[in-house]
Amino acid sequence: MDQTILSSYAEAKKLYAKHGIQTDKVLEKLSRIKVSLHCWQGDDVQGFLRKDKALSGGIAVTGNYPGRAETPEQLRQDMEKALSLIPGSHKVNLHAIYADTEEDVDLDRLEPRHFSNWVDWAKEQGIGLDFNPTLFSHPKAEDGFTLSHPDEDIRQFWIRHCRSSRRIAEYFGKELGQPCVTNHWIPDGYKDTPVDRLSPRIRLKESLDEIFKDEISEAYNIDAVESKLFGIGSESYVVGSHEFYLGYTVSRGKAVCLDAGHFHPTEVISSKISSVLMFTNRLLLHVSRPVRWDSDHVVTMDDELMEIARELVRGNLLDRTHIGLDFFDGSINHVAAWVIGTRNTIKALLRAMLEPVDSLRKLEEKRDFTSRLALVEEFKSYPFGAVWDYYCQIQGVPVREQWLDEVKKYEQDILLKR
Ligand SMILES: C[C@H](O)[C@H](O)[C@@H](O)C(=O)CO
Ligand SMILES: [Mn+2]
Repeated sequence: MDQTILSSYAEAKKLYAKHGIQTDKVLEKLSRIKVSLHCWQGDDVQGFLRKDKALSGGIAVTGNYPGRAETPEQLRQDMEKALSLIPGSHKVNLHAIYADTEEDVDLDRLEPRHFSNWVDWAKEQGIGLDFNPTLFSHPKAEDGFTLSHPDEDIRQFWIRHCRSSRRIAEYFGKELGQPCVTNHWIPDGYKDTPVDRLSPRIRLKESLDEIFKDEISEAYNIDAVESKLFGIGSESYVVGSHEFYLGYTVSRGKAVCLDAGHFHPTEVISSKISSVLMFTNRLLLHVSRPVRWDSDHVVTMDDELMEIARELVRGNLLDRTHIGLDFFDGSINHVAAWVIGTRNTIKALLRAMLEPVDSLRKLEEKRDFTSRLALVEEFKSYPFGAVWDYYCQIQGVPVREQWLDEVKKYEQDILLKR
């Protein structure tokens, strides 16, 4: 144990204790929070099935940083490296195109066995898996429509794919002893103003109802659906809008997925969390960072990340919220991107837990807005960094920027040799 870290922690502990915040208990609680690391940051959303197909669906990765994973083994190796630099025990989020198989299998024929290597690995790592059907980068998604397509054959293809995805998720849940969250993101939308907004939505609702008709226990699989305002090439209309999915999830008992980049530029998901969770049991977050648009930048310690964390902590909503990450930056080291985004997400939760929520709530109820503002602002410079360093130390991961040396070494030894 580093003595400087210990003594800084001891000082910080005293300061927080004056406000009734017990740092040891906070760290114990923090260690139980799982963040789901998205595999697609590791290879710029290429996947291993249909490597010939360019990324589609209105999302884009920019950058050509060397060393991205090309095989399932490499991707697992990179994720292991990232996980070894992040405190706590987390989950890995797979897309269907990351099937680990030599077979030439199309998406609608995927089965649990195509993911058995992932499950074996997850068992070795002691982590859970989440899942996503992939409704893009495929010839049957070429005109930008899938589950809401007017062509019945295309629609049925995607329905079969989503049904098989839920079976794969059930298998993950059973094998790993914790539920797999299956997120359905459907890119369907029009570049230009549609004549008929309603019909695709009716078809999407019918497709989803057909997909969810298979009963799967929530002990193994939890379904979520992700809304979006616009994408590249679907600027004027997206079938699965926020209103569409809010209505769908409330009426069907599913979870909404709120992606931080999927709303108007000044609209923030932090302000939606408390409303959504009043009418749904569970929530999935895609913690991301839009820069002017849904650009999927690596998550930084910005105001919105802090507000998301505060909402979850202050509302006691962590038990009902699944925290997933969703960014893909091809311009920096792929492993570092995971480490930066995940450490920031966990650190933001820690900062939120180190705020005097009860006192602040009382001040608000008493209408003492002056003290509320004063205390909130003063707490911004409380020594949360000393608590974070101590947490990293007791969790056995590098303290502060020491993790970067490990990533640089990994880059020299492994990534640049690919
Ligand atoms: C690859 C993911 O499924 C995708 O990022 C989706 O979650 C999304 O946010 C699309 O904009
Ligand atoms: Mn997303």
